[in-house]
Amino acid sequence: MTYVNEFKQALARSDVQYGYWLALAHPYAAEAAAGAGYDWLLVDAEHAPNTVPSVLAQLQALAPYPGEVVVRPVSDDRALIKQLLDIGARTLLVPMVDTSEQAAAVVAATRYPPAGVRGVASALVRASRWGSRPDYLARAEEEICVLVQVETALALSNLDAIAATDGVDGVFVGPADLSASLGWLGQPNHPDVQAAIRGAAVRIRAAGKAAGILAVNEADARRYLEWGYTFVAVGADVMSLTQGARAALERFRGGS
Ligand SMILES: O=C(O)C(=O)C[C@H](O)[C@@H](O)CO
Repeated sequence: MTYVNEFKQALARSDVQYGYWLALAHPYAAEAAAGAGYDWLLVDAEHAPNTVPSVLAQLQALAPYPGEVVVRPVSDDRALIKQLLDIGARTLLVPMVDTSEQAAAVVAATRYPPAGVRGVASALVRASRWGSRPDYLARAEEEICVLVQVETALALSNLDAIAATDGVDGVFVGPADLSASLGWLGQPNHPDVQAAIRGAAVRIRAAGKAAGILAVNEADARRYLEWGYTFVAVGADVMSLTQGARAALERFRGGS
């Protein structure tokens, strides 16, 4: 098994990486989605009912499949980041990062001393395959990919410093939360929000980092790709399920 984080390398090359959001919080559903061939699969432990054990089960279910597993913790909590890295998550998308100081603390939580504050227990953890990878401690920083979410007005004002933070590999813009923070709750396509999203891509790319986003429909996804976003989630399991279920019934019952 290769331990090279090809997704992290692709982001550094500005290669477009198509993602899929996993919010059903179950390994069976995650594995069913994995066969589609996405470049990355987001295990959402912020807005989906995931726990460390359920994230582990999805990491194990997804391990045989191509595509990087990106885990989104509920917060930037340093102890939670330690647990997620120890169970084998190696690409994290950390929500609600508002300042460069917060971004630097997130990076530090992913790094062993002296560069960071991650606790060491490589003999006990899945990440090192319980010590069978003697190189894990030395290679962890290279293999781990740190993505942070900018999704408030404050974060937008600090975006250049956040993107410039050493160890941040990419910046993800959260349209739903950003629109709420900008005063347009539930209106991510409002012109003010769209202008902020467009400008954010320019600033993130100017810092030499990858820009990411979640698009809930094809038109949004194609527009964001044109604007320079390169890691773009173009679907979500919960949306595929609910929309597909409604569409199947309407084909027989009609648009009731
Ligand atoms: O703020 C956002 O948008 C995101 O961070 C993505 C959302 O969490 C996702 O659940 C879609 O609304």
